Amino acid sequence: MALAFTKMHGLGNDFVVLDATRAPIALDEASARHIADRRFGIGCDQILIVEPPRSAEADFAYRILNADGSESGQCGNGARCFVRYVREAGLTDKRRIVVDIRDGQMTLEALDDDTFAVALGVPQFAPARIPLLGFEQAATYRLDDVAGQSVTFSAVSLGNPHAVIRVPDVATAEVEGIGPALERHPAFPERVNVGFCEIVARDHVRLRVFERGAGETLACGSGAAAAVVTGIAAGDLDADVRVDLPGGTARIHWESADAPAVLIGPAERVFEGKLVSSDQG
Ligand SMILES: N[C@@H](CCC[C@H](N)C(=O)O)C(=O)O
Repeated sequence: MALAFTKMHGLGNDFVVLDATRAPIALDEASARHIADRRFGIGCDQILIVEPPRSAEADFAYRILNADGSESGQCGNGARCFVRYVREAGLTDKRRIVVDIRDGQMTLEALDDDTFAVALGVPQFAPARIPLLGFEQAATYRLDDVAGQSVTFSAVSLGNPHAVIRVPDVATAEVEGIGPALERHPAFPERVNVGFCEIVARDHVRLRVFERGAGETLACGSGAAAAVVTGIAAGDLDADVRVDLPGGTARIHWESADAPAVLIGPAERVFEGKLVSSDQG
């Protein structure tokens, strides 16, 4: 049977959005990989599934599958696309919506200037939410066997796990070498998203992210929040920060340790279609 979809992106982090509000959509890992395949399928970094709410307080449930078919608990750029999608598909006219995510709830908002705000949740520093084997909670961690070198990083969960490495220049960061090696390092039993962050000023960073299950993407919203909250926690950044990613600019606001990190940025609908092929490539 043909599968109707909408293609969207947030700063070039691209998504196939599926509407499962009327009938459930069951995707196994192989089907998800087929949809995400840029040659044999539609092509995307993540698949976003819009589902009916699981709790009384929520408007919808939001599920995220990476291009490799694995499930994640968070996707910030996807959450902005989620708001645009449900409003433009006529599923709600609310500007502020609450969504059930895998491990909790999140509030999303359509702003007046056609951007979207996502309250990603209160950052949980490792190892509170990220199993980081062999370490106590600390500001930074060091592993000596990542692609043949020592790597120092901060770690935080925004509903999904992130390691953030400070670099002097994102343009020359070893994203393709260190990214996959740290993503799959045995210290991270659930794997990890790896950010490479250059601090430009107290209110401005540059960032590249090697995403768990997707590789380097043009932008990662939860990764932007991870880079900023670890920078604020280290005393190097202010509460409002501009984050320049390869696909464009997002903003992160984080006021205090018990407040959610808020991501603000655009979301675009690109095209709609029907996937007719069940060929798994
Ligand atoms: N692109 C995302 C994050 C998507 C999930 C991530 N790869 C993971 O496995 O946790 C974002 O914008 O936050």
